Order: sequence, then C-alpha cells, then structure tokens
Amino acid sequence: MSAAAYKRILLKLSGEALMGDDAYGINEEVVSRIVAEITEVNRLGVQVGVVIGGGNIFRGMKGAASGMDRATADYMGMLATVMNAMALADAMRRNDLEARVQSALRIDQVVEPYIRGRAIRHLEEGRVVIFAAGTGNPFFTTDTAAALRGSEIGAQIVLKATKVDGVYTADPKKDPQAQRYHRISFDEAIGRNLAVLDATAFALCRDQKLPINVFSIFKPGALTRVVMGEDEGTLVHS
Ligand SMILES: Nc1ncnc2c1ncn2[C@@H]1O[C@H](COP(=O)(O)OP(=O)(O)O)[C@@H](O)[C@H]1O
Ligand SMILES: O=c1ccn([C@@H]2O[C@H](COP(=O)(O)OP(=O)(O)O)[C@@H](O)[C@H]2O)c(=O)[nH]1
Repeated sequence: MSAAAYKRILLKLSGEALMGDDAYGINEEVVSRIVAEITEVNRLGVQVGVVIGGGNIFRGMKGAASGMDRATADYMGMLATVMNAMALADAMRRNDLEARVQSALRIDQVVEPYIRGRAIRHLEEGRVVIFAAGTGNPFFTTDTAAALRGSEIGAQIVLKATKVDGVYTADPKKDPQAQRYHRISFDEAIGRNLAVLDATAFALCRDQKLPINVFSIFKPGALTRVVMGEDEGTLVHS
C-alpha cells in the first residue's frame, strides 16, 4: 500500500534546470535523475502529470527583447517545450516507465494532441502524461500551463521543481538576506509580488484552491519527500 499523501499530482519541471551545468539544451545526467525520481513516485501508485518548460532552449521574452514579434517568439518557446517533453518521455521509456506526450499545439505526426479525457485515462492506467506546448497560447508561461492542467486533471497539488528550494521573502539570487517561507498563503504570495511563480499561475491556483509546493529540482529525494507529505520547500496554500 502506498503511504503517499496524494493520488494525483501535477509536476512542473523547469526547462532551464534540464541544462544542469551545461550552457544550453538537455543534460542527460539531470534528466535521468529526474526520471528515476518520477519512477519512484509512480511505483508508489501516485498518478503523475508533468508540465515541462522550455527555457533551456528558447524563451519568448528573450526573442521579443531582441526585436522579434512577441507572439512568434512565444510559439517558438512552446515548440521548445515539445522537444523537452519528447526527450523526457524517451528517457522514461529507457527506464521502463510508460509515458505519453500530449501537445497543446497540434503536431499529430509527432505527439498526441491534448485531450483531457485521454490524459485522465492514461493517468488511471499508471502512465505518466507529459503536457507539452504550455497552454498553446502566446503571452502565457508553463507555470500557468501547470496551474491549468493541474486544475483540469483534478490534481491535488502542483509541485514546482525549480532552481531555488522554496519561496523566499525576496528573490534569493538577488538578495542574500532573503528568508525562505515554510508555508505561505496565496493572498500573501500575490500581495507581496513574490516572483517564484507568475501572477496568472498563482491566481488560477488560488481560485481553484489548488496548493503549490515549490522545491529544488537539484536536491535528490526531494520529490519523493513532497509526495510523502514531508516537509520540503515551501507550501503555498489557500
Ligand atoms: N520570492 C522569491 N522566492 C523564490 N524565488 C524567487 C522569488 N522571486 C524571484 N525568484 C526567482 O524565481 C526563479 C524561479 O522561477 P522561474 O524562473 O519561473 O523558474 P522556472 O524556470 O522553474 O519556471 C528562481 O530562480 C528565483 O531566482
Ligand atoms: O502557455 C505557454 C507556455 C509557454 N510559452 C512560451 O514558451 C517559453 C518556454 O516556457 P517557460 O519560459 O515557461 O519555461 P521554463 O521557465 O519552465 O523553462 C516561454 O518563454 C514562452 O515564450 C507560451 O508562449 N505559452
């Protein structure tokens, strides 16, 4: 019997974190460690949906800053997440973990389109579903996609695995005095403009009463600890 605290989770993986110490792209070692952790959680009987970012390949804001049309740049960012999703699914296959990629943008020869009912069915069958191409809309982020897909599939929590080990009073990369919160309410996180998630994602999770746990993608065993209901990172709650 599983002693996990959740039956269904939505895990948001930072694209940038997939680079590891590389300057660009996907670091094999990082991906296989993440896959091993997801496999462990899957074997505990937890249904896992994943939203993956694309920042290791392309970020819309960066394209727009250098003069590109913002929407065009954002579509490129969404396509970057599809590549990451395929790499992740393939790493899962090599680890004997069944996975399906569903894309919010149609590329039927490559991956399944996003169909909510089918995604839920895959989850019930014990397959990991990787949601690619974010929300399918420019001007959004994969954090918002995580809040959206998490709400749609009825996940009990959104787990944001990122470069920092929780939510801080200020950006810890800029302010060495910043203190980590153990728990924080949505109202306070939004009110204080804490930028670890974008405001749209925070607002959607708050409306849906969908808690978020922010933790470090680099800390071995952290994902399992969060899933077991142990104290790890920061819990953002209603
Ligand atoms: N109050 C805060 N607490 C924690 N991290 C913060 C905060 N404000 C800004 N950040 C920054 O948010 C980043 C994580 O968010 P983001 O860049 O969206 O990551 P991801 O690529 O995982 O989506 C961290 O690297 C951190 O520097
Ligand atoms: O619903 C979405 C999700 C993502 N993106 C684009 O895809 C890029 C990659 O996603 P994100 O920056 O969220 O990835 P991460 O920060 O997790 O690496 C973004 O910069 C956006 O340009 C988008 O336009 N709409």
